Amino acid sequence: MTAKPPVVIVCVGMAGSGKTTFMQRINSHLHSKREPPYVINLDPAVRNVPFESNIDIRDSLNYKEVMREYNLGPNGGIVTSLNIFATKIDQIINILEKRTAPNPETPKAKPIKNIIVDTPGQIEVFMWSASGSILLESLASSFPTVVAYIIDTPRTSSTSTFMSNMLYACSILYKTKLPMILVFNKTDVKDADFAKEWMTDFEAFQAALKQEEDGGSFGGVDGGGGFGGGSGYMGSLLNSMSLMLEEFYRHLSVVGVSSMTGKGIDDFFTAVGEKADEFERDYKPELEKRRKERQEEKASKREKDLGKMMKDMNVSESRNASGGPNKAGVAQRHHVDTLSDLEDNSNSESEAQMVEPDEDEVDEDGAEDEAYMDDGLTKRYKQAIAPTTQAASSGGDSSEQSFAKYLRTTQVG
Ligand SMILES: Nc1nc2c(ncn2[C@@H]2O[C@H](COP(=O)(O)OP(=O)(O)OP(=O)(O)O)[C@@H](O)[C@H]2O)c(=O)[nH]1
Ligand SMILES: [Mg+2]
Repeated sequence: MTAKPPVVIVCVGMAGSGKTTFMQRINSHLHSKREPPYVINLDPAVRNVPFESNIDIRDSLNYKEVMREYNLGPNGGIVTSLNIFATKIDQIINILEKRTAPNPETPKAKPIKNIIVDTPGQIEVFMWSASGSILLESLASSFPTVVAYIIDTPRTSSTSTFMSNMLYACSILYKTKLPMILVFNKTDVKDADFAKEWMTDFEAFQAALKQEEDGGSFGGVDGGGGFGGGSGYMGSLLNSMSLMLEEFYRHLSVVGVSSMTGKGIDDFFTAVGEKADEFERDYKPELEKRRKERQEEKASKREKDLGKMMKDMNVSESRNASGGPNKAGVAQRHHVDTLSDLEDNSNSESEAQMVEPDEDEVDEDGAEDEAYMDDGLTKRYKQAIAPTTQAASSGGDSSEQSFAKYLRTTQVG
């Protein structure tokens, strides 16, 4: 039976919600079960991480140098570091596939079951940047991928900050289209039962809302920056949002954990197992379909570009192999200046077909017949403009270190 691919767990959440501490907790939990995960740190700005990373963006990019080099602020530095890092996503996926594939030399060795990923505190920088999407989509196209949305429970206990957090999580679910687990963290400080109740029982949410309004604490005393004074308008807005989110809640798993004490971590991994199955069942077919559509789109665009290029290159008829008019009675004429460089290094005798057009070859009405190509030329054009399927690997078995060195040398001077 082939080993199941490792599940990627991407930890996202507002600044200070406890992503890194949670990573440390799940890392030590998996080590204690003798199933060490593969660890990736994508936060270039973190000073030190309390776990050993297999791939750490800071090994390849010096965030402060990137800021200086491109004259950026802190967030700009993070986005640019992620963008540079994302340009090598092929190598990263290669390394992950190599490292997590079962090793035939050591059949007894337990295959890696989880890849855990820490992300920058500025969640919008990761979630809404091109590089964040590239990294997530590439991971999801190679492995079952689950988003762990970490919530600072003590700071989410007012109805308005709870609602802001839920709306943000909803937007991430919509954006990533990946299975999501809401991780109410820091339950050693504040239990998460209130949140689960608000998500499953609309009346309970309404009662909390009313209580806050009556108590004049509407908008949250937890410093969550609520909506200001109790107002009927805001109350009804929160009500309708809560109703609207009911459908969204149904797609989520919700766990309460303490990254400090380790309470709730088993529930988290149970949820990861459920979401990984859901990924294979519901998300993967959808991903494949979207990828196929994108490839078809790209292929048809390439065809169009090909046709346009031919026209732009003023392709004219060329002699067909026998020198006379081809079967369709139309002499084919392919003379394209810029193909010469392609021709220089190709030694096929079909080059002979690309010759200067003779006068008499122009068909009767002298009109430039619709240029079409023998398949030799078509193939060569296709090669010329086809995307490289694989970014140049950094040579040989690029381990994490040589990958980091390679990235350093090829990116920021
Ligand atoms: N009591 C308690 N504190 C926690 C818990 N998890 C994290 N913290 C504290 O919350 C603060 C932020 O934790 P981090 O893990 O750095 O949070 P983060 O989301 O990685 O922060 P950024 O990367 O800066 O966004 C730290 O002081 C942690 O000690 C928890 O489960 N319980
Ligand atoms: Mg962190």
